[in-house]
Amino acid sequence: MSAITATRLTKVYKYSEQEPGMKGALKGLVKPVRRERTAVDAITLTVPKGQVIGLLGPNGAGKTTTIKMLCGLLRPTAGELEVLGHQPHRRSFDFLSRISVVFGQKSMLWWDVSTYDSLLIHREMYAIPKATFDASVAELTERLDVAHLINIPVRKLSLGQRMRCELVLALLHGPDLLFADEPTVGLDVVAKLALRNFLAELNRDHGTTIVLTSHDMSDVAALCQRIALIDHGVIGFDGDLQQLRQQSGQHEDADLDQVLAAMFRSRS
Ligand SMILES: Nc1ncnc2c1ncn2[C@@H]1O[C@H](COP(=O)(O)OP(=O)(O)OP(=O)(O)O)[C@@H](O)[C@H]1O
Repeated sequence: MSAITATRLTKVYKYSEQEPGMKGALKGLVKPVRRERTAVDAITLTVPKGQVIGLLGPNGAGKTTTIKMLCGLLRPTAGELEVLGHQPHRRSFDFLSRISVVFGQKSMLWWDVSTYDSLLIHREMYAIPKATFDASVAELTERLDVAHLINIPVRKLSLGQRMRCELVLALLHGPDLLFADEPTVGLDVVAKLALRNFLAELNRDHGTTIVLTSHDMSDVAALCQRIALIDHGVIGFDGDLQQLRQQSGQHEDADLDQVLAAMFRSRS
């Protein structure tokens, strides 16, 4: 059974370009120069339930745009998309209650209140019964070792502490599918390992499907059963780590960053 089926999925951004300075700003208001950019160009991808797939690519490749379409934040310009049996952009309650997203570069927690207060808001939004809520908070805070942090205002937490609290929030409603967009960015090695182990356990114990983007190849090697390489909005490789090594043409003991860089170079 597939968690995600995308066929010729495409996103074209329309935007206005502006010349520099005040004159350019005024000109842009009166006579905007319209541009289009194809960020995702007819990608076809099927992800079975329970898989951890790494979506990798250089900066600007189209990873975040793809994730935003898969989770319903952006409407595709063209193509077919089904995620857990739903069209994501419709954002039905059933769909939203079965997925979750965690962004390493963006907080989903309310900044000025405690994590617990954000969890209470989340509980209302997802209509989680009190007993289920209490049990989930207890389990997640223990597994992520944040029980002592959830009553502190979020702005006072370190990045590593906040990311673990972000995961408690993201997983509170027990999603079947988690999108993790660079979840370990900026974390020290200890925090990175803890988060990585947690995601591996989540997949193993709950069968949660995970779509991961990361520039950190050690995250990908530790977690992903499958890797899809995206560049200029197109999937140029889809396979496992061993196949990636083979295709890169790199020496057997080349490190993973070298392998990935060779793949990117061969496609640019
Ligand atoms: N709102 C937007 N309007 C116009 N162009 C956009 C918009 N958002 C992204 N883009 C462009 O679409 C392309 C893909 O961007 P995207 O953020 O999906 O890349 P990415 O692979 O996630 O990059 P990174 O690894 O740097 O985060 C880039 O060329 C980017 O400049």
